[in-house]
Amino acid sequence: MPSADRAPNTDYAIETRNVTKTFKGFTAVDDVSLKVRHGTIHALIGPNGAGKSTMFNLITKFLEPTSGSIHLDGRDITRDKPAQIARAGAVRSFQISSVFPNLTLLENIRVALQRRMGNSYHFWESQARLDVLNEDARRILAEVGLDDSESVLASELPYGRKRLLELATTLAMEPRVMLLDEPMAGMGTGDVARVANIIRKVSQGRTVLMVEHNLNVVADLSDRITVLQQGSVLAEGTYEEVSTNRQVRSAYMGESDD
Ligand SMILES: Nc1ncnc2c1ncn2[C@@H]1O[C@H](COP(=O)(O)OP(=O)(O)OP(=O)(O)O)[C@@H](O)[C@H]1O
Repeated sequence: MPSADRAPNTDYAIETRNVTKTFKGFTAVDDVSLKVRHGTIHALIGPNGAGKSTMFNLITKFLEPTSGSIHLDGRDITRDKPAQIARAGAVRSFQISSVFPNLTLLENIRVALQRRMGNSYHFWESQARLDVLNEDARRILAEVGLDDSESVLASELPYGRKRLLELATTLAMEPRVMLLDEPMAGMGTGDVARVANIIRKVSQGRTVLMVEHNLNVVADLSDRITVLQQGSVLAEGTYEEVSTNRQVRSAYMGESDD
């Protein structure tokens, strides 16, 4: 029997309990207990080297913790593989590109939809079945505002729209939990605003955990923010709370206590 404090806690879509990750004796993540509530947008921020990427890779199962445990909807996923948590509804997007440059946008989404169904492409699929995919694919392209370009090759998209296509392939997996790795990396101001609006829209009814350097985006989108510093949690709260926290200001924003 699990003890009461180890019992599944289904208030949280994602929960890490005392997670530590060391690399050859160097502690990149140190005893982090992170709780991401269902239906919220939660951001992980912190200065360079704070352990954000390591934490994100632990949660998305690209790394295994040295100690501690990781839970998805209260279920222990510490030893799961990335594909297992994706099937359980937690899908990672961005930075690891899931876009095929030589396919059209519609074809890219169709591939993602077939992946969700556990199929690879079969040329003998009935036309009716593929038409169903087209309908779903068009709906998903419309969600991210790419429905005007369904016949365009992915390689021909400008950068910001390519990121939207990545988001669309993630949506095709019908995620309950979206794990976004620096969604605004490398984007100009116009694209940032557009992608932020779309993330807000598609987050409805879902949980989002994102690592993001752009603090305006973090302020704009996040319900809750965890600030990491040197592998540990320095502060947690709303943007208002963490941005006025003296320790955060001195550690993260490079300001003195004065
Ligand atoms: N595979 C690894 N082997 C050794 N050290 C690592 C490894 N991965 C990360 N680290 C170290 O762990 C620390 C945390 O790195 P991490 O990339 O998680 O930080 P971060 O907050 O994402 O930083 P940034 O904002 O610069 O991306 C750093 O000091 C980094 O050098």
